[in-house]
Amino acid sequence: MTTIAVDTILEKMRAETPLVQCITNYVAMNIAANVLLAAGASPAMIHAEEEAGEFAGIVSALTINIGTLSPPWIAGMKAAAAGAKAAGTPWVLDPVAHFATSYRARAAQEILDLGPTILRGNASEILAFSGATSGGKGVDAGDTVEAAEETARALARERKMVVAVTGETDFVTDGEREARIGGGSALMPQVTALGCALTCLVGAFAGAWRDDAFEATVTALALYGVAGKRAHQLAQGPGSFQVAFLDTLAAINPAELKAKVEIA
Ligand SMILES: Nc1ncnc2c1ncn2[C@@H]1O[C@H](COP(=O)(O)OP(=O)(O)OP(=O)(O)O)[C@@H](O)[C@H]1O
Ligand SMILES: Cc1ncsc1CCO
Ligand SMILES: [Mg+2]
Repeated sequence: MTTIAVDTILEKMRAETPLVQCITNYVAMNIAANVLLAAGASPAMIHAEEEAGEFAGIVSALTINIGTLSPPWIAGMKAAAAGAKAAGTPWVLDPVAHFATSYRARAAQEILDLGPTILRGNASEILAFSGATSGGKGVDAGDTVEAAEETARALARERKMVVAVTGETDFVTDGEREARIGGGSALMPQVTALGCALTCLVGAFAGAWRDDAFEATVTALALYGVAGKRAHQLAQGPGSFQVAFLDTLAAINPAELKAKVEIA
């Protein structure tokens, strides 16, 4: 494992306050915007086909999440991905439950074929790209991160992108480098859309740390891991966890992130 300067990368992200275009689902919109604001980025939820491509030309990063799909959303996603590509802007794909229906699978495949910089999903979502039957139950993971590692490596190599598999211990690879990030809380999968919000946060770091999407992704996961662990100590259950998590994301400074990060 190479040493990653997570403190410097967090500092750069906060100094830039990157504008992130988040095309995310109805469930995630509010929590994702709040996660970005708390962490130090600037969210904009802009998805209509008529403007998504143009807007993608002026943002620091774009994130696309297929959680609550319908045809107009897919058109907006494709327009935005094309806009990001034309502008050389990094973009992240979150293929929520893409294995669940053929409509969703086709949409995820078509957007994946547009060449995201980073793919971020839970273990079942990443594993399902291998063609293996995943244990996912709708949007919730039913597989271990470990089970999806080989698929993540293969995808990263074939498509020259960074792949992040999240869960109890996250796994990130660009096909050559690999990192495992601990921390977090068992309460996190009990709060809806924290993974979707993480996808937007990965975008924020990728937008601010342009030269190395692998390092940017690891830093986003590191911040989530440290904040989740600290928020767990303050929470009484999923409801108070969400509040504590936002407060903690805002409170963590670069030195604390560096001191507490669990990277292997
Ligand atoms: N069992 C766990 N223990 C500790 N941390 C966890 C656990 N599960 C998830 N996390 C944390 O939550 C983050 C989001 O991961 P997760 O895989 O749950 O996303 P997701 O399934 O896409 O979520 P959603 O679909 O609800 O948005 C992880 O990066 C990790 O920090
Ligand atoms: C619950 C839910 N349903 C579609 S997207 C979403 C948010 C978590 O992925
Ligand atoms: Mg998800």
